[in-house]
Amino acid sequence: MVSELFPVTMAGARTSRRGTVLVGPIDLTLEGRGTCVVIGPNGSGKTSFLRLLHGAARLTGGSITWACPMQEARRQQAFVFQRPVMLRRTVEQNLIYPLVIHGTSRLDARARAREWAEKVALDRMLDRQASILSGGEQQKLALARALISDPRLVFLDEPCSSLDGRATREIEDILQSAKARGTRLIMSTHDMGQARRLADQVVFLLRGKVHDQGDAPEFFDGPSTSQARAFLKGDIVE
Ligand SMILES: Nc1ncnc2c1ncn2[C@@H]1O[C@H](COP(=O)(O)OP(=O)(O)OP(=O)(O)O)[C@@H](O)[C@H]1O
Repeated sequence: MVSELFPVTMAGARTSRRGTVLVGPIDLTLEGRGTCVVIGPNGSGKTSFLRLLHGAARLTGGSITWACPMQEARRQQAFVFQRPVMLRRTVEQNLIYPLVIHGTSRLDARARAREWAEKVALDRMLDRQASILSGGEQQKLALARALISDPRLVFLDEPCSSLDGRATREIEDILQSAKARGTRLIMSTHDMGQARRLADQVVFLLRGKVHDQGDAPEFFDGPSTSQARAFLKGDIVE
């Protein structure tokens, strides 16, 4: 039986490095449904926010409280980086790896790898070295590798930042299917078109703090702060 992760509450949460606060203090509660898109100017703290919530950046103040114990919460999460990190192995071995280390038999893992390769249209590349895939194919593989263990929550840090329109659409389709299956997604993007297409909730960061937030339709129709309005218009916000 899998424990419920959400809601998660950040209370005065922050992460610092050598005395400089990278993000925080943050007070925010996130419920367990849909896609939460984190936006904000360069350097506003989007990556640090995702890493802090995931537990990859050290909590140096405040608290982050999941509905279940922290260790259990971590087990139900995956993180997809801006630039996919591939094992120096084949596509199939990259997919099998997360399953086998969590105790799935090799036979079952191979069957699931085939199933997921098909879902992300990499089924004809199972024997290829992951390192020679194109950027879009690598990102699809990274997504499949994150989703194959059926995590309750996936963090994505600018997953389409270096991809063209077609690859971006393929990634977005995979994300929409994951959401439809009940996976909670928390992702950063600098692409406001993508934010509008995918977001159910929006968190707008400015100088390491949550400056504005809300449900996507209301946020995009009329954000409550002048900086968020300016940012959505494409003005320079610092
Ligand atoms: N390891 C680090 N050491 C010191 N400072 C860091 C470190 N990582 C991030 N920072 C600083 O923390 C701030 C937030 O960075 P972060 O990468 O989280 O922002 P971002 O919104 O994701 O930026 P971008 O849109 O440019 O990717 C920036 O000022 C950055 O220079």
